[in-house]
Amino acid sequence: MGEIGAEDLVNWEKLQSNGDVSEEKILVLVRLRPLSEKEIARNEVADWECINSTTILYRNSLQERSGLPTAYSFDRVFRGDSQTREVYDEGIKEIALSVVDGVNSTVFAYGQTSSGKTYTMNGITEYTVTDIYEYVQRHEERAFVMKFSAMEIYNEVVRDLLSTENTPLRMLDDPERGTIIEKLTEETLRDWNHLKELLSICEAQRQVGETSLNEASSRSHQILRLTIESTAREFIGKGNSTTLAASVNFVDLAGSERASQALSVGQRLKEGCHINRSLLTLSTVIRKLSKGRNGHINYRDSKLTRILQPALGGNARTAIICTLSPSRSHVEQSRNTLLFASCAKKISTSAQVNGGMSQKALGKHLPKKVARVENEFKSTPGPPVWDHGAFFKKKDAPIEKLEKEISELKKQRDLAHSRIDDLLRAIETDKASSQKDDEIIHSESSYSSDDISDLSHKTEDLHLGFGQDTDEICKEVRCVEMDKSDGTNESFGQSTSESEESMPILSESINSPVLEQHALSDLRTQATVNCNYGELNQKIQDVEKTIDSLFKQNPNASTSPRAPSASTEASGSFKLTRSQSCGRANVMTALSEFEMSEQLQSESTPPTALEKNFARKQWKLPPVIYGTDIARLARNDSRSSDYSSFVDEIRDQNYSHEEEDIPTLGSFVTGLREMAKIQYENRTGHQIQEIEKRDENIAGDQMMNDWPLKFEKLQKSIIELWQTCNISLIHRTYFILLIKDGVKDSIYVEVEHRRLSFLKEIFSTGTSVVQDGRTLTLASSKKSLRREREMLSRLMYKRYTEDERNRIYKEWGINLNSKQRRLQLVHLLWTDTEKTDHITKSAAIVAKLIGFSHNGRALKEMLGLSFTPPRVVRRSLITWKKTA
Ligand SMILES: Nc1ncnc2c1ncn2[C@@H]1O[C@H](COP(=O)(O)OP(=O)(O)OP(=O)(O)O)[C@@H](O)[C@H]1O
Repeated sequence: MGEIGAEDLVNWEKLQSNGDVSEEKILVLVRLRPLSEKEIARNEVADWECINSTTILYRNSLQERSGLPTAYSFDRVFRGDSQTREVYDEGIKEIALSVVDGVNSTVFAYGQTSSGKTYTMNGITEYTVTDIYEYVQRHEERAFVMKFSAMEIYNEVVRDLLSTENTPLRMLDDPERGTIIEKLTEETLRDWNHLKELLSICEAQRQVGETSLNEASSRSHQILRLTIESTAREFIGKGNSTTLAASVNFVDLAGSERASQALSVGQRLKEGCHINRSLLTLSTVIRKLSKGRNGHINYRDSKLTRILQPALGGNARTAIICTLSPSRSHVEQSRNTLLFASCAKKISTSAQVNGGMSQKALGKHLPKKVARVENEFKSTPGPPVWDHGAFFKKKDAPIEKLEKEISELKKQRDLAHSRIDDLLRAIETDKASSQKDDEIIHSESSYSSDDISDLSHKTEDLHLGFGQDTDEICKEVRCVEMDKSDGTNESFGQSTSESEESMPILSESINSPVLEQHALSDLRTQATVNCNYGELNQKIQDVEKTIDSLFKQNPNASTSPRAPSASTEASGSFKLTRSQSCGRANVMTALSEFEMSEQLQSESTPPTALEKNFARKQWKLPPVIYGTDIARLARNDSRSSDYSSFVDEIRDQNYSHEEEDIPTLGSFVTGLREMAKIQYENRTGHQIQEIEKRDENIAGDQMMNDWPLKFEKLQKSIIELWQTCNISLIHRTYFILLIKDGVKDSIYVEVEHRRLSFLKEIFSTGTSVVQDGRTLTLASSKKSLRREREMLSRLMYKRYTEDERNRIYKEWGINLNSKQRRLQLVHLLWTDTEKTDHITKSAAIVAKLIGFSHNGRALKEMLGLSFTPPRVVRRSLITWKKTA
């Protein structure tokens, strides 16, 4: 037992040379064990060799051809014949004994089963405790209290190793102390012998199983914790005493080998899965931390990492001893251990003194701190008078920012929840209706094959997202493999581009101030890519914790939730960015927000706060009509051969759409379906119920009675809005000719109505809206419509004979001798929104001009214009009714 000099102990001042916290890398040691008797008996060969104090080499000649590295370097490597004392003295001691100076420390042993973890940790624990006792004896000027606790994580259940009760312990989050184990026994130590007694209790209690590799294999993760508090005796009872308090953890991990290699069956295999869950998470955490502390670290994914969070990149000094078997037969596991060690080597922790300071340290530290504060005051411009308002405003800023983050994250979580509900409900409805379909002669097929596959993809994504966890926990813990399985517990949103697309971006974010946009956009991206409930909740909790700590720093700050600041309300132009995957969800969510009233009589609803804000914001709309040509549609849409041939048919018609720049039917259909789909996807559970209720009613008399009136009202309104918003005549024509069946197409009718109401509002406030990359204003929409009319007028010669033209001119009251008769005609089309006859004739002329000949329902079905979930419907006779 060596004498401890002051120089041996880690002095906290050394850690604090640059302030209150010191960053240092995790200490990583590798220890080879000698070949065991059994291995020797099996004529196993030792392939690993420590060629110096820091490098270990793989000596197998076959290896040279494999291309894998043969040499690995660490802080220190120990040969098979080295003693545990050496391992302790040459690295571990300094870290472990930091605890007496109020600095947390943790020592891990990591390695495959039978590599020597327990053998090493037993020795390390004993040497540390002995040294601590010696230190205590030699420092009578301080009063020490030592407490000991011990726990085991077995099959992801935490057990108290000092208690004979086998009840699982709960883990709680304490804002000050982090994760704590509820009801964990903490014994105050009387002396060294008392500790020895407790250690032997732990050893007896620890789950020990038998695998083919190690007859006394530790099947659990064991954490022994020694907490030391010390106070200078001269200050005790004088009110100005400072107490140092810190813990040292000795962590003996379960074997990191794959369950199959240990020939585990039954209970052992189950253990393997759970052991690997903790180890897998530990590996993921280590790997992520090794790349820097950016982004989310999934500490909460396992009990082990949750408990050891401070030791992994937090407030602790940490050492990891990686133990290796030298045997050739274990080379794969040994390599994995070394890869884990390599990752760990890159991690830094930020240790700091807990509780108080030693007198010596206090003497050094105070003048520095005073000087720093003085400098801060000197460098702060402004009046010498203390500005409380400014001070608290400055203090409040980060709190407000974090609160916004919380609210943003909560919304994302709720939205994700609602989306899952929506999808599941849609699938249920789909299933139920499919069963009924066979019995109903004229029932309508509702989902296009596209929609069904879309939904089932999403369902798979969901299952993948949530089921992944179960699969992942059984994977072998391998640092290298982590790169592939990085998606552990990641959201279904990440699984496919499909689901990325479907992840709605929060429209609420439009209320956020411009200054917050960068942060919010990061959050938004994170949420889209990484979002799952666990992570969102974790993030929320993390941010809440940070707020708590900020409040602690600033006790005067109000703890009540803050109302949005005036600046938030008055935020200037907010441009929703449109990524390839999220753009339309972005827009449609905004539309959903706009339609605060689900009822169709939205025009009579008082404007919402959001609506009132239109004037200050710039909006985007999805590509409703423009931009997609038939060829592109055919390329992108693999729905059915019927559909493709139909597209070809349209394309092959005599009329050249490209030539006249006519928005194609394909683009119309795509836009409409896209909007309807998003609209449906964005409905909340309540809204779905409404639809379902309505769907049920469709089959009954009530619906037959109610819907025509509603439909008529909507129809009238849409026609007026088309005119008000200068909507393309071609769009109006396609819509009115295709969307005839009011019941079946209700969603399209509703979507169109809302879109137009939205546009009207936008235009009336002089605001612009971005649609398909183009900025739309009232003026630009007028201009587009004028151009379209000119284009249509040119087509009059092509589509009609002279006789036909003259007949039309007469019918529309145009003097046959007047100039620009064609232009006169097209300027009359679709203008009288009150007269159905006018509308019908206008649609007929435009259809002829653009070469659109339709055959009603068959055409719609070919186009897949059936969006709403399968329903039992009677064939409806409702069509666009006369409004005059
Ligand atoms: N450095 C060493 N020198 C001599 N013997 C060793 C050494 N390391 C381990 N051993 C022996 O190897 C055997 C396995 O060691 P140990 O139980 O510590 O492995 P382990 O890694 O803790 O295994 P498990 O994960 O299964 O608990 C024990 O009999 C132990 O005495």
